[in-house]
Amino acid sequence: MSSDVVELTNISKAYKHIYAVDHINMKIKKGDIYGFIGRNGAGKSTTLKMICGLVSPDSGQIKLFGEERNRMSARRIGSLIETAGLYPGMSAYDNMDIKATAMGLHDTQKIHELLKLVKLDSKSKKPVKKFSLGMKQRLGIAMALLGNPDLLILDEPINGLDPEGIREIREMIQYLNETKKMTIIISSHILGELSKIATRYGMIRDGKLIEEISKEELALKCMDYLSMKVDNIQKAVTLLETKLGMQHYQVHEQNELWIFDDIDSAQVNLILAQNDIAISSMFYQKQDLESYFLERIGGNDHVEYDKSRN
Ligand SMILES: Nc1ncnc2c1ncn2[C@@H]1O[C@H](COP(=O)(O)OP(=O)(O)OP(=O)(O)O)[C@@H](O)[C@H]1O
Repeated sequence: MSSDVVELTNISKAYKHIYAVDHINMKIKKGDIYGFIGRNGAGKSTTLKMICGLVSPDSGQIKLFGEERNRMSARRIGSLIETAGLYPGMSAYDNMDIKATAMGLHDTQKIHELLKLVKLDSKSKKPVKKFSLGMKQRLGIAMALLGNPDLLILDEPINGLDPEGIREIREMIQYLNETKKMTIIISSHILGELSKIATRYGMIRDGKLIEEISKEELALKCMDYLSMKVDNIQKAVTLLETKLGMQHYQVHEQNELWIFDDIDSAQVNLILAQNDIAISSMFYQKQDLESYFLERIGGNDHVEYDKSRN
């Protein structure tokens, strides 16, 4: 059976002949925390709404849990997209109770458990209109969790939150993923925060999915390394292994060697020259997460990246 929780094939949606989502193919695997990254207006919400069934695609195919999207598979999704649709005059518990009743659930214990999970007091009579933004977001997440979803979709859940509020949401996402084995899609333009929790990323720009990449692949791409081109790659590798203890490296086409070990380039130069190996180029390659993302999603307007949090 497929391990894909979501599979989008050639999905498109246009408004007034302009593509909000332009023929995208996307796969989200069981257990992923899928960081969906793009600038404002890139098409994140529209894509997520199509997965949830809130917007119908113009074309393409949506598979959920290995089968064509249907009422049963859609019920396995919990989502918080845009606002949570809260009743401002009512308490957290009453808001949960109304949604639970609408879903045909009659489990007061579950409501207490979920409110505890999101660190809200289920006995409090405080109306939601007096909640902070972080409290409202946490309540929205608790409501999304009411049906015990296998897939949780959160659209910009940390937008506008302070660092403490962001940390609480992050810890909750990690708990649900690790303990409850929930697959989670989280869209954001706050790159540094996403990079702390995402296990895979999808980058969207002008409605097109530019790239999907795993955390491990990204880490490799963003590693610093010494790149060089030599005329005898086999001999160079043997020498650098034996003389300088080189262990972490990759050999690429056209006699190109990438060294990830912390090795002094002057030493490399000396040893290769002493052994008659010609070096045609040598430089340090450095690409940080921020530039990697920004190169793909475009520009840096509306995209936050706080390096101190990395
Ligand atoms: N109901 C709609 N009617 C008309 N245009 C729409 C509608 N929904 C989205 N769009 C347009 O589609 C494009 C993608 O919007 P979408 O909300 O999916 O982007 P986004 O990446 O989620 O950005 P944001 O973070 O600003 O919500 C935008 O140009 C937007 O104006």
